[in-house]
Amino acid sequence: MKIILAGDHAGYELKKEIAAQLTAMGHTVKDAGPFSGDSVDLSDFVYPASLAVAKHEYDRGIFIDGVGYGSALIANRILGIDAVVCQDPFCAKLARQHTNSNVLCLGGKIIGSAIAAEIVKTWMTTDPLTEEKYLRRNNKVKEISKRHLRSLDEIKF
Ligand SMILES: O=C(CO)[C@H](O)[C@H](O)COP(=O)(O)O
Repeated sequence: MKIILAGDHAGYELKKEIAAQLTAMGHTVKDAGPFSGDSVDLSDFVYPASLAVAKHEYDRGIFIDGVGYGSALIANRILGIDAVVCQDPFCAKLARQHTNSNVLCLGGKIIGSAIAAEIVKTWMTTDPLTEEKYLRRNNKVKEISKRHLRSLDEIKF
């Protein structure tokens, strides 16, 4: 898969580790920054990376900041992005099985390398369940997004 990574200074070290893990798993990885641990504004990196996923330039995104929530808040403002914050592999499994998320957000300040690696492995290798109830629920979320979020075609960049 083609994966885009982004985040801020607080996720910089963990992002490097995840890039190496994904490459070792055989994925094509684009690191959209930041490229140092200097203090930055998260949206400068996560917003363009989210757009790239929404435009299908990448299959999925993995965004790493201090706690993960900031990345998810930004990414979920864009139609076509379903971003989740995961702090353990069980959450990562359900975030794919039940929610079919296409963006994973992690917190470099709150999870260590080993747990992060397990989360990424689980999230990357788990497929959505096709049970009717999950499809129905996800379609309802899609309808809400369509009602409230603008399509990328309508936005002037
Ligand atoms: O976790 C975050 C967002 O979810 C950010 O990484 C965090 O807010 C950055 O804060 P600071 O500039 O104080 O390191």
